[in-house]
Amino acid sequence: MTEELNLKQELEQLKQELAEHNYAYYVLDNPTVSDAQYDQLYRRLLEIEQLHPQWITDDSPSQRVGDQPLSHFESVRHAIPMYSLENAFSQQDLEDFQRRILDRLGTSEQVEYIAEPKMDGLAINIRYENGLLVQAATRGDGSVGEDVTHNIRTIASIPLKLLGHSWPQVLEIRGEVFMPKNAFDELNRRQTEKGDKVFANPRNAAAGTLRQLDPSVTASRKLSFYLYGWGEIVHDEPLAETYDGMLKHFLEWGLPTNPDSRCVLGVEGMQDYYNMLFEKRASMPYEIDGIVYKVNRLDDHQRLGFTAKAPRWAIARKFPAEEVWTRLLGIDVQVGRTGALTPVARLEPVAVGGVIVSNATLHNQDEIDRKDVRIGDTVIVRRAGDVIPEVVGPVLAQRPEHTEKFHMPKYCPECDSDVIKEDDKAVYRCTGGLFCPAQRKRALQHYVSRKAMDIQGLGDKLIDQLCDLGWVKHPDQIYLLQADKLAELPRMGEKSAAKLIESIEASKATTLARFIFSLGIPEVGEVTAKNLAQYFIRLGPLMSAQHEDLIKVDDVGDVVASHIIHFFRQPHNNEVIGALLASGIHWPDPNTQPKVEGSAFLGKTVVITGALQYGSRDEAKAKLEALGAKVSGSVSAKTDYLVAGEKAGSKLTKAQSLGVEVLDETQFLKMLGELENG
Ligand SMILES: NC(=O)c1ccc[n+]([C@@H]2O[C@H](COP(=O)([O-])OP(=O)(O)OC[C@H]3O[C@@H](n4cnc5c(N)ncnc54)[C@H](O)[C@@H]3O)[C@@H](O)[C@H]2O)c1
Ligand SMILES: [Zn+2]
Repeated sequence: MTEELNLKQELEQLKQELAEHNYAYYVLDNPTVSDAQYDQLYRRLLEIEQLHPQWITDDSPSQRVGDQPLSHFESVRHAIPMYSLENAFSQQDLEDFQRRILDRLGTSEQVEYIAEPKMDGLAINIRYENGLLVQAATRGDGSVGEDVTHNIRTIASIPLKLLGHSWPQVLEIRGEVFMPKNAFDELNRRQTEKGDKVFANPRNAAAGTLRQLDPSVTASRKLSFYLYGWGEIVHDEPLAETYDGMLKHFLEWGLPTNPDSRCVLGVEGMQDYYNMLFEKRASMPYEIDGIVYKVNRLDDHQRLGFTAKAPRWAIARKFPAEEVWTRLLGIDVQVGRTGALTPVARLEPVAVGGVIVSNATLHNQDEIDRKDVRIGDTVIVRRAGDVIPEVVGPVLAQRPEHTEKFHMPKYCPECDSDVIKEDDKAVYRCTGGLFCPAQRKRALQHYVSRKAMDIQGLGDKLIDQLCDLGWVKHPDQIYLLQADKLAELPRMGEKSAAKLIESIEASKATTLARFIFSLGIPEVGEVTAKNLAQYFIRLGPLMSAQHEDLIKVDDVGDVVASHIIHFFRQPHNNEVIGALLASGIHWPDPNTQPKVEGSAFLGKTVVITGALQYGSRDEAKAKLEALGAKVSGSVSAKTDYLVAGEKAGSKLTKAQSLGVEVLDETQFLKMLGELENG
């Protein structure tokens, strides 16, 4: 007995709760729970009412459609009530539906259905008298809706006058007004631009648009319409015997019917259509939340009739929700390979679009500010098709007290270095490039690359291995590697280990420009590194340079200067640099290089062409530049020397015709002082 009492209490509670949700959803266009939550409560209500039919009252949500419109529009009493639909969530629900139909019709023959996409918008009744559109009204509570004729007239696909001839004297058609996906994106883009509130989904946008007092606003927002039924029809004789046949008439009169409407046979046919449309869902130009199946024969409609709320000859098979609500438990900050910080929403796990989602990217601080999502909020999460899950926005009605706006951390969550915001972009970045674990692999790949420290034999795969083993965390640890340990690695013999150690050793002799470049300071490329080396001559002054010094350097603007300053301000970066120098990395010291003064190349313009035997052209170029030469790519009258390797072509011919002095490689090496004269 107490169990029954509890059940009765639960039912009363559900009725109350659902009534409140209906009001918020239908009247205010501002739901307080998600559809999935609503559907769950509603199913529980039906369950209890089925157990105790004597408890069903007229005011139960199971006996009513929508809600009383509260509005600035005139009320319209529908000539024939507008119903809702029964829902099916599984194949089993459809089998039950078919069984009930067969029982009622007293037959065991296959039933033919019309299957149609269930568009996600609002139901509208449009009345034509003698072929002219005279009135359009929303569904409202099913009996009384609101007059939205002025807005419906702005929808281009709805004829104001029917085409063809022999239309009924009175013809009411029913269908869905919806906002296509591209119109929705466009609308939200404009709303964002104007700083206005964005709409959570196309259904809300369609509802808000149709309830505009100013039809020019409605017209600017590109609503669409497909019909799926009819209301009052005054005509001498029946128009058709089937739903299908009715649609054909409507089409002839210029009314928009859904091109995806199909005839299917039995539960199997329903399932095939489901599979087909489910595949197609993401690529369709408008949102659908399921499929509606309707018995095709109209005399069967007569025999099956209606419940208090819905026809017995139709059912809506729902798709898994693409939009659900859940709690935002936290915002984690991830550091990417380039040091960029990305905020990621940590969510109470929730099923959306058929998968469980517990994380979703929030992109960046600007995005979080724009949406104003806060930790503790209930948020709307969307996952449409194969698109990655997205946090659409908060449900303000459910915001707890004392929430705070989110701010990016000041220090990197991985390495504690300073985080800077790049002025011109929405990007926040960790400045600990040499030390930060998140940036480790990329920093090492860059460090060893050909134009940086040029350590041959240390490829990406090997770097991955060394990092994963924890042998190398930052570049200075490359110089601690030992041949015998390396030799134990898979695909690495004693020989190649020894060779690797050799090239690591060899790379220690470098130039200041290469070293600066190898540090991987954001925005400091090869050319900027060279300019910095030429300007500062030594590393020390560069490391302590102020903004006003840095921007004197060619190619260095405010942004680059600020990256350089932040980089050298990080104690961790400096520790790594100290260790690198201690390991023996060196470059020619300008003070102990009298050669530069006396060099034949000082101040000369040199062009290099052809294949060199000893070292690459890049190396020759570096040597020349270290001696104060300018290395150019093309020969002109201003060229002082052409260094011609083997197979030199047009540049050699041109130099000869201009009388430019040509050096072969041996002569070149002698002038560099690398070969004994004579
Ligand atoms: N979140 C909330 O608080 C809240 C409150 C109330 C309702 N709801 C949602 O709304 C649903 C119930 O709303 P409803 O009564 O409008 O029913 P419904 O949306 O489940 O189905 C009926 C409606 O489907 C539409 N429809 C689209 N394509 C159709 C087609 N081809 N043929 C026939 N109809 C078609 C029509 O507008 C029709 O009125 C619930 O299941 C729930 O998801 C949510
Ligand atoms: Zn970091």
